Amino acid sequence: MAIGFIGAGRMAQAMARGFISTGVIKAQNITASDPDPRMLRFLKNLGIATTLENTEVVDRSKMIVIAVKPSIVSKVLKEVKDHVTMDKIMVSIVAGVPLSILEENLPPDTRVVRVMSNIPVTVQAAASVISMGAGALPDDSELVRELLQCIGICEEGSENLLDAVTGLSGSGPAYAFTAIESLADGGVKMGLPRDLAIKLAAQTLLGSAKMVLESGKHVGQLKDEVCSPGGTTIAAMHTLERAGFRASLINAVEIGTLKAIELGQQKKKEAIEQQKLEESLEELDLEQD
Ligand SMILES: NC(=O)C1=CN([C@@H]2O[C@H](COP(=O)(O)OP(=O)(O)OC[C@H]3O[C@@H](n4cnc5c(N)ncnc54)[C@H](O)[C@@H]3O)[C@@H](O)[C@H]2O)C=CC1
Ligand SMILES: O=C(O)[C@@H]1CCC=N1
Repeated sequence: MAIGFIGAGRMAQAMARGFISTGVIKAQNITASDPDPRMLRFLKNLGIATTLENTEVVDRSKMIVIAVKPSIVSKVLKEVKDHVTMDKIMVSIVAGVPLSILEENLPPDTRVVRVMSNIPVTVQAAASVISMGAGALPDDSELVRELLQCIGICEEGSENLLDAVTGLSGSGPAYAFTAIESLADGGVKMGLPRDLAIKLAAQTLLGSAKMVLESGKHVGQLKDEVCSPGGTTIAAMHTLERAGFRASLINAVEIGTLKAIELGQQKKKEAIEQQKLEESLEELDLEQD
């Protein structure tokens, strides 16, 4: 299947590389566009067709991934709208931008899928959740899920979950990287060489995450099994609890979610203002006629 990326930044590069390295899509079946030729260079080196024209991506692809920043998504969709036909699936990975806004900027009944994924697509370990637009066909859900499952896990859910997904797993890698860096800092403070400390911290998060996903045990039980009575871990856990470790993470997910909601509301406000502007221009035209 021919896939296209509009916007060739970090997420598009990571997804394209994931599709190619898992063999699910061949490089010659991928096209990517970006106004910045430097962003296209990486994809070109993978054997992907690149262009400065977003419309060319739509023309050449059956599934088009919109991978631009939220601020320009409406402008980009308007630009390609006339090239979007019923045989194409438009997949947005843009944070915060609701299906309603994506659909308003595309022809009626366009097959639209909204996705929230995360940067571990780079290593085929993404956490993605998809939500189907009104015009999407039942097979589209299966197709997009199958594709995303090649580069990590993928669940389907209703759209009202996606902002919380953004606050948790979309932004979550940044929290995890900071946790790894901080654990390593602790190791360095206590005398470990930096490279060993980073390796141990990263492997500790990886191994713990694997146990949560594979053991079937409750996370609280897994934590309890590390805490020996009167031991080192429970002493360290007490310090974390006193410092508000859990509350900090809960707050981070809450704030990330609220920011995604704010982005969506901003987009809806902009769409209403744009519609009002177009209506007043039409009235003005009629008066002049
Ligand atoms: N970075 C992340 O961890 C995640 C990002 N996302 C979402 O993915 C989307 C892309 O994010 P990143 O890849 O991080 O951003 P990025 O800034 O790395 O990539 C965006 C690309 O769009 C290009 N661009 C700008 N104007 C354009 C236009 N008119 N037409 C086509 N391309 C244009 C830019 O040159 C840039 O290469 C965003 O909407 C973000 O919310 C979602 C989940 C995780
Ligand atoms: O920070 C952001 O807005 C994007 C969405 C999720 C991760 N990065």
